[in-house]
Amino acid sequence: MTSTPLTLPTDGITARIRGEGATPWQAAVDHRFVRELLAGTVPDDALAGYLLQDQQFLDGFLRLLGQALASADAPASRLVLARQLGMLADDEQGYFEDSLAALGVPADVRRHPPLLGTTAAFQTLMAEVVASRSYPRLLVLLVVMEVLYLDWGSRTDLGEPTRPEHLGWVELHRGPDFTRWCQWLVDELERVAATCHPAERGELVALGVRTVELELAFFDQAR
Ligand SMILES: Cc1ncc(C[n+]2csc(CCO)c2C)c(N)n1
Repeated sequence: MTSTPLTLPTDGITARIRGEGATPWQAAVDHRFVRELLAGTVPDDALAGYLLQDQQFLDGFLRLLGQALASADAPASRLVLARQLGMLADDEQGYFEDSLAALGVPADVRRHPPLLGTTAAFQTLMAEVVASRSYPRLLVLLVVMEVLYLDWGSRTDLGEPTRPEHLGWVELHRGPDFTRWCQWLVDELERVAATCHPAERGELVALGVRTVELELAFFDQAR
């Protein structure tokens, strides 16, 4: 069920994070929210609530990507991160605006959504890692946040939704472009982590597992 469309070195740091975080990772990829989203049966209020939180998550995520761009150790890496920032500002933002309107979320709620506990916890974690300016730490968060989404988005055993609010969210998390981006993130993390001291690598793994646990809590918060 959690077979990933990516190539992961078996002894690498990504495999360690997925291994030590296997229980919450599997629970997230097989979450009721994911199953209902792919089957097209997720209730409108659950999807709307999730999207209102994710929009606030995404603002922190943008800062994370921006800091990764600033902290990257190579100009070629900065270009890849810059392209992904542009994609996020276009496709992702368009999906949110269209879907929240289609789900009937009033404009004032869209402008001033409630901030729930796990969303706030995610924002705190992302802000901490941004403040560290550590490229390996920034990459750990990005890898978990993106690859975990690629893993559920690539599931083909749960059906295919038809409503644009459902299908749009699935399509943002699968396919060749998103897979290439995730593979680049993994390769980049593996490259950078290989130069870290073993004790630092252990801290990176722990940070990754904490991020996986928050991803699961984020789905629990929605459904
Ligand atoms: C809680 C939460 N975790 C991860 C993602 C995944 N994600 C964040 S930004 C983005 C666009 C591509 O970079 C994707 C796929 C999410 N949306 N919400």
